[in-house]
Amino acid sequence: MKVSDDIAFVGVNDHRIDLFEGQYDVREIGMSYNSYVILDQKVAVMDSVDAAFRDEWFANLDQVLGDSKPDYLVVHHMEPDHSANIAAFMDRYPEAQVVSSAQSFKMMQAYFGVDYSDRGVVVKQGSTLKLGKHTLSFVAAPQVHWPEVMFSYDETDKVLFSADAFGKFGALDVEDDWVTNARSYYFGIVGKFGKNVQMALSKVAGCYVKAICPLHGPVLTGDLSRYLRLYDTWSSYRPEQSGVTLAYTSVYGHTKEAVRELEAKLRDGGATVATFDLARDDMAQALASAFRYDRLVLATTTYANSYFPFMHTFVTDLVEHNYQNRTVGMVENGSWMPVAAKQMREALEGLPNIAFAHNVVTLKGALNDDSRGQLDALAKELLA
Ligand SMILES: Cc1cc2nc3c(=O)[nH]c(=O)nc-3n(C[C@H](O)[C@H](O)[C@H](O)COP(=O)(O)O)c2cc1C
Repeated sequence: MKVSDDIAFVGVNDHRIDLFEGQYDVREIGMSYNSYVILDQKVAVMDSVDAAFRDEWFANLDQVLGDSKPDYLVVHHMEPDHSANIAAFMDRYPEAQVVSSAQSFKMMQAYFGVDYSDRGVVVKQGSTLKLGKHTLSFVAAPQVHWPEVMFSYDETDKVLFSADAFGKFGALDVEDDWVTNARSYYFGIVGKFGKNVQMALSKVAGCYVKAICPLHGPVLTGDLSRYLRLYDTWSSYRPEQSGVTLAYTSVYGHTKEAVRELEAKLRDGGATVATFDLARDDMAQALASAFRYDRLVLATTTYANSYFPFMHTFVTDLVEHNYQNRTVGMVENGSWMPVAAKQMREALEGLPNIAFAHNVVTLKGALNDDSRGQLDALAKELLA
């Protein structure tokens, strides 16, 4: 696949993977590990791929390189799903140099036992690399999402190589809607570092970009404003749209019944509602939904004087990802001493600009008139 006359895609699709980064379930949709070649007087290969795909990547390279030999391997990001074949590449092309940030070379030493100091070109914010017709300008993007990350911008073809930014879950041969898997990818993997994403975006704001080449997911072309606007919204922790995420756990169905009734009230009131059973649904999609909408309801059972484990995981994810600028409602259940709402609120209290709904719903086992009245009050408050 060509990105431009001189830039070709040489990446691979992975349909063997079950959990990306050890936790994100991609069994249905797989992943892509992207790599690109810039063919110019000097040939630059942009990143390698996951260890399992060395031979396929080399075959793709051979197809594009023909008789030419690469002069550079540009490494934007050292995470093993991209860096695992650096050593194999450097063995295969003994004339090639590796171009990356100083911190990357330290990581190469840690991963491969070699720091390529004799074959390395260290780049930092503002460095350039002339290839002939093409000149790459390097942009430091620390913590997007590792400390060593660089973007690079090809001024000739107006292409931004954006490391993991603008990436998504899902192999390239899977039909899916970009934003759903890009949103859960962003909030799962990059979401904690919104400030760093904002800084990196500001550094490239002045560049005229015709294509974004991320390390996962499709090359983005055409009207890029939608993608840039989403990244600006996501990385500034603003809600993307009006709506309510209902995230719940329920062992015997009573809390679930309350959630269903609340869901119906909210929908009848005209709200967009997304509901997740945290024990069975994709936690990454639930987290992404919590960031997508401006309101969130946490509904769970008290459990051994604390609250249900899957909700603990979800609340921890919210805290870890700097959840903020939202309204949070709570529904708790406890057959003898409900404490879930109190403890969830304590866990979220320190987050910036979280408005807790006044109306907390407390069930003591099954729904009754009293708790139904509380549900009504919470629904009205969230719809106001
Ligand atoms: C393993 C287990 C531990 C529980 N621990 C508590 C508890 O410590 N305090 C309490 O008031 N209720 C406790 N409960 C009751 C639940 O909070 C809840 O009332 C009950 O599971 C009904 O809600 P559900 O149908 O949505 O699961 C526990 C329930 C289970 C299954």
